[in-house]
Amino acid sequence: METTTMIQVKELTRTFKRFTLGPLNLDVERGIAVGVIGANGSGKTTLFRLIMRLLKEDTGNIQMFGLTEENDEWKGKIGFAGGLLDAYDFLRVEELKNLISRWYPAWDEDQFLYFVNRYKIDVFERFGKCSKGTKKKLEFVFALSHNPELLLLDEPTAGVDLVSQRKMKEDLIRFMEDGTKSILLATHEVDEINQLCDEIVVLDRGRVMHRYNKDDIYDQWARIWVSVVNDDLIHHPNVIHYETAPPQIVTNQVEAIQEIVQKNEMKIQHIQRLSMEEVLEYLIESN
Ligand SMILES: Nc1ncnc2c1ncn2[C@@H]1O[C@H](COP(=O)(O)OP(=O)(O)OP(=O)(O)O)[C@@H](O)[C@H]1O
Repeated sequence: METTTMIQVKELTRTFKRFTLGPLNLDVERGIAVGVIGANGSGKTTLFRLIMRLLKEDTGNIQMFGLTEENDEWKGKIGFAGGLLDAYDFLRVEELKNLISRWYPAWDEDQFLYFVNRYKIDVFERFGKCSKGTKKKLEFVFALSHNPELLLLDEPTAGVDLVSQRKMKEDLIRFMEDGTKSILLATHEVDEINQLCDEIVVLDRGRVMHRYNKDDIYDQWARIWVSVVNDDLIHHPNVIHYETAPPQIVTNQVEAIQEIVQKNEMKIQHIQRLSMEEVLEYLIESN
């Protein structure tokens, strides 16, 4: 039977002179799209490079598709877009395609041609001469053109024009459609979280601080105006933020707050669900 865990990261650490990633644990299950968010420098790219074995960990381990460490079949099952092609600046896009397609037994030439047409990419241009956005689109196209089971995308739409961004999101939704594939996506884009991700992992200073199901965020995160903000609310673990004038709190667990309010014989004046943008700001800022 096919394994249900695509990526299993255990107690991973990697230290640079001025930054330590981990110890970090992270699972990505089959059929799930996981968004990784975090402030600049929180370790997203470092994590992706460790998963791709472009960097060596100091401690811990990473298991891909349930395979043993010696078995490198996982490489063919992953589509990676993370700024790796710059070493090939001297090649024309078509030459680069010829090279990359040889790495992947499941390369799909028709798919590639469909994508270069869809994203209006000139295959005779030298990779080094392509614009920043075109390079991003090309990495994305290469990643998708060999029928991967898992996409590892590091800010795939950064610098990409709006029309192409929309198309990339459509292509990713289509990629996830049959329920057997997964995505790990580092992003600063709220729309990508909203439209693509099932779960959100928040990185801060190299560690996973939170992991949320997106639907739980929609259900449970709210701003609540109350009759008074007392100590029970101020110190409550589910209160993320409070203000006293007018009295209001932001929570990640509406029911817990309703209980406290009832117990203290206070009143809820109004409840307003937060937008995903507000939630992500709180998640990144609160660390
Ligand atoms: N090869 C390296 N040598 C030394 N420090 C490094 C190296 N690679 C990354 N770092 C440091 O690791 C930290 C995390 O960087 P990383 O690029 O992983 O963050 P990020 O979350 O992807 O940031 P951004 O959102 O800006 O892309 C930074 O402080 C960076 O300077």
